[in-house]
Amino acid sequence: MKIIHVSAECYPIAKIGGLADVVGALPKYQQDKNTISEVIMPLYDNTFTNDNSFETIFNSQIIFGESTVNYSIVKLEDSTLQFPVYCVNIPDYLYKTYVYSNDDVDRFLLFQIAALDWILTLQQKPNVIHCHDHHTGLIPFMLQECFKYKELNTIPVVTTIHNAQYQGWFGYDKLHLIPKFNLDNIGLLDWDNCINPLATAIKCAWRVTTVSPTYMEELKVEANGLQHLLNHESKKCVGILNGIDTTVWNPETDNFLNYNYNISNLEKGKAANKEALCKQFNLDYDKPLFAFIGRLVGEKGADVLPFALEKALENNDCSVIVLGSGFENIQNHLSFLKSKYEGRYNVFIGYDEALSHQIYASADFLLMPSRVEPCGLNQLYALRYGTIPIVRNVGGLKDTVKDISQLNGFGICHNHVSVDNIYNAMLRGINLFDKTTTFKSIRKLIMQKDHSWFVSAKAYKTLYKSIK
Ligand SMILES: Nc1ncnc2c1ncn2[C@@H]1O[C@H](COP(=O)(O)OP(=O)(O)O[C@H]2O[C@H](CO)[C@@H](O)[C@H](O)[C@H]2O)[C@@H](O)[C@H]1O
Repeated sequence: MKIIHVSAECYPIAKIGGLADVVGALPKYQQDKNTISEVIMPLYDNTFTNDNSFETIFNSQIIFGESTVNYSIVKLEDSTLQFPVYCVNIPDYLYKTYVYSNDDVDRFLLFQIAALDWILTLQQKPNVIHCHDHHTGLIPFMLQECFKYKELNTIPVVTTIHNAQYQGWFGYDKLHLIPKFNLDNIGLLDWDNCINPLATAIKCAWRVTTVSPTYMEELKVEANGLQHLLNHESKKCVGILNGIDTTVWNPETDNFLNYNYNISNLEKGKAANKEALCKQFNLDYDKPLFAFIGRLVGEKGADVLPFALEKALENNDCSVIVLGSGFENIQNHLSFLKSKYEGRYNVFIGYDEALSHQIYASADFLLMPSRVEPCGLNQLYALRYGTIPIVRNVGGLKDTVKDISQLNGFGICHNHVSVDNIYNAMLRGINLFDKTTTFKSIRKLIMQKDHSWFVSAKAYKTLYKSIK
């Protein structure tokens, strides 16, 4: 079986968030003697691209409205990723900005057309095309409806929704950019009087998946306007929980860490990492260390976070470290707290892969007060690094974290994204930190949780086979 994943991000080539982690890992775990799993993604101008070699394997052009756009398909020469990666190089569109920008409609339309034009020329066609998020949402439609892809319309196409908040909406003024199709079927593109790539994918994909079972159920109630559509298409929808790449995320071998550790020297390892991080960020090592890593947006509860942190720092002995970027007002609020709680609080505004690993290894607790969380990978990385997750009961967080009040519980769960709820959850954390024996035994327990990709990769394979 040959699978081609089509995605805007793939770790380590280009990563903005969790989408990259998934597309950078799932194909690796899908490979076996009967399966080849590949990725096609855009080529962006970034450090990875500049530091690596790519072989040009295909050149062509796309008639795009009034313009003719040249592009090439290049193949990553380095094989350490353990799966083939092809990139669409469109210098004037995709390459010029790193991942997302304000002309994404044109950029990702061209990406999708180029990917399909190239697939059309392949001798060994894929048995499944697996699309990720709205940037690739028109592929299921184009395969089914566009005249030039008729030869591909028997290839099953799966769409995975990593985040239904973003749908890629655009107006009918760009309709002419989509390759020719029977206009009687224009309704497949439409949702609420505009072209909605995510809605189109839900209508046209052979199967639709989300990244956790609970998120799939939540989407049927609230999906930023697509809930009725998801209910209507529910027979082809399924939630498959994400895994994590346990070779990249392994405290025993992680090159980003100051001190590598495993279950047998967990306390020593966490202490050494915490000490180094606290020194670097001027934090009190002796206090329980709470961390937040992620996009500073409402979806992640980041608007409420500074207020809850302030309450916790004001009333309790604790240390806090935040890593993220997003809305300016949230960034400013988080930065403002620095001078107020110097020596116990710090924030790094920006994106830093190495620092994220160091924080997972150093923190005692990881905060995820998300309003929406399709799966969430941070809590899974936290578990693997012996850091206790404090999460809101939502989406994939609900599927992966069990509260300490329950039998074999190992995390702290709260129900609302409110200052008091987050604050109370942090108090429970401080209380747990003081019960040293229980705290240590939970750390040991969580490090042994298996969230590797094996189970989920198998679930995707079963899904592909069911639609062949
Ligand atoms: N400032 C920063 N510096 C360094 N690293 C940072 C960072 N901000 C975030 N990260 C990293 O980005 C990733 C975030 O992954 P998540 O899955 O938690 O969220 P995201 O919303 O991006 O993904 C969406 O897709 C994924 C994948 O399906 C779903 O799990 C999730 O629920 C959904 O919202 C993690 O690897 C995290 O460490």
